[in-house]
Amino acid sequence: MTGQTRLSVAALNAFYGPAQILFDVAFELHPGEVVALLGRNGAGKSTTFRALMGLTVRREGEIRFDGALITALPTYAIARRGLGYVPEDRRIFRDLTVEENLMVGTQKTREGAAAWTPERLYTLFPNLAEMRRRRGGEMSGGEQQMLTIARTLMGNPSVILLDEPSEGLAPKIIEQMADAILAMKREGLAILLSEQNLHFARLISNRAYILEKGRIRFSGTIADLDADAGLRDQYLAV
Ligand SMILES: Nc1ncnc2c1ncn2[C@@H]1O[C@H](COP(=O)(O)OP(=O)(O)OP(=O)(O)O)[C@@H](O)[C@H]1O
Repeated sequence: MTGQTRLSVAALNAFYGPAQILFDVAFELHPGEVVALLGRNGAGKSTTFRALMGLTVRREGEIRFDGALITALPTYAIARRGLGYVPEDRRIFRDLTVEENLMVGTQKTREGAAAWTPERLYTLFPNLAEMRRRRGGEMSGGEQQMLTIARTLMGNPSVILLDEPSEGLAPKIIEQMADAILAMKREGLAILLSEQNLHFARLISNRAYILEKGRIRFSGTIADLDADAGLRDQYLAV
């Protein structure tokens, strides 16, 4: 465990082949904090997450997790240190039940991080409890999204990256998602989530960064953003 900063990123550049996608990206995430990474389609949010996890994209810069430099580590080693990642596409096992999907995510417990079991997760995601014997392929998109997050928690991360968790969800499921994220926060997890607009982020986030064309354009509180219509119009989807 840690000082005050769980994740700190400085001078992060990322490239697909010759194309540079991220330019000097910098941000911080503290224990028990929900931070939104906002930006329009194509701004570089998913690329930021992939760069943090060491996936697909070539990156340079400084990524520190609990103070240790992880920029050169392979993805599995980064995940094992407690950085959980939920990509945009829901990667559940369609032929396995909810409970079996959760068991697949099991990792050993980690000092200083919550140790999750299916039973504890069901208190966070009551709708999953009701369908624990249902196969993944027979769930709605929103339910699959919840299951993907729950399965990532089975790895006992201390930080979780959520790529557009509210995308395509019905309003009722969005509320459940917000409740689940707030419950994760109460457990002490630090959460970085990407979003295209403020509606969902506002429900749960302490702070936000805005990314545009691969650069951070704003850093501040949700209240700061609410007070600045010009900034929202310039950089966010309505
Ligand atoms: N595999 C790839 N190869 C080349 N360019 C890519 C690749 N993936 C993404 N890009 C480009 O990188 C830029 C950032 O994309 P990214 O997916 O990170 O944006 P985003 O903010 O997450 O938006 P979205 O909401 O669409 O996922 C875009 O210009 C995109 O076209």
